[in-house]
Amino acid sequence: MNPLVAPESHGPESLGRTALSVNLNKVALLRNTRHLGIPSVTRAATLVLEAGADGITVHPRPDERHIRAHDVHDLAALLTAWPQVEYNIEGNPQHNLMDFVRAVRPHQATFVPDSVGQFTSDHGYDLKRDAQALRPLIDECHTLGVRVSLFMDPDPAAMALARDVGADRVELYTESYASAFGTPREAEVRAGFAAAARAALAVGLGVNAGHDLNRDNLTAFLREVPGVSEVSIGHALIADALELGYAETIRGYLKAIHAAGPQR
Ligand SMILES: CC(=O)[C@@H](O)[C@H](O)COP(=O)(O)O
Ligand SMILES: NCC(=O)COP(=O)(O)O
Repeated sequence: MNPLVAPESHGPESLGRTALSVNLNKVALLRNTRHLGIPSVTRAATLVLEAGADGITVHPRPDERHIRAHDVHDLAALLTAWPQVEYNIEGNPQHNLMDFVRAVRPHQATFVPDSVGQFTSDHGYDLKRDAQALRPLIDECHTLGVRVSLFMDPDPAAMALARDVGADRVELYTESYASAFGTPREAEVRAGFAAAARAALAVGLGVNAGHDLNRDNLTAFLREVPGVSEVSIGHALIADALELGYAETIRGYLKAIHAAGPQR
């Protein structure tokens, strides 16, 4: 029995704006450099949720360099007290992700084609190659009541393939936008993301986005890229929280989302 509530009850349809899911990997990374349990991942989750974040994301990598197996379970237990909050677990379903999905049944599983030991996520799926392997795993998630989002490069032509393999959403991999932000290439790169989002929406997929998004680049992205249901943000947000604290940081990111106006 899934202790977490049905995924249909989450999302921008009820919020009227893009949801902010906070990735807590980097809290765990700092914690893991001592055996003292600080900073606490569950305490961080509580503080960002009290400040208004809409979801929690973790990416338990096989080497447990940051999020460890017990964090995934501790957060699931914590979130039973936050029924309106979405729990999103990222990872490679051909490595360790499915064990977590089966045990915890998060609201959303984001499939990411990372290798074991990868420095950080740096590309989306090649569905011409990977669709056959992913299909039964996506079907299993659906049987468990878990929404599936596929980590994808912003290639409009690939969105129909994501729909055909059974995904519910795509997460657009935004590093190329973040690195172009503030350069002459910014507008062109962002327009490419808008085209990919339109293609996804046109075939009935939901659209998430993430990687290297931050308080500065977020508003312009959400103004131009249509229909973004959720952004998951970790590295920059936790870095901001080191300076500002969790509450002020979350307020800043929510302000950046609101400044983009309602999602359409
Ligand atoms: C899937 C994704 O976009 C990643 O951004 C990820 O969750 C970050 O992983 P690290 O925190 O290990 O760099
Ligand atoms: N899915 C992206 C994510 O969870 C966080 O990425 P980042 O903000 O740490 O780059």
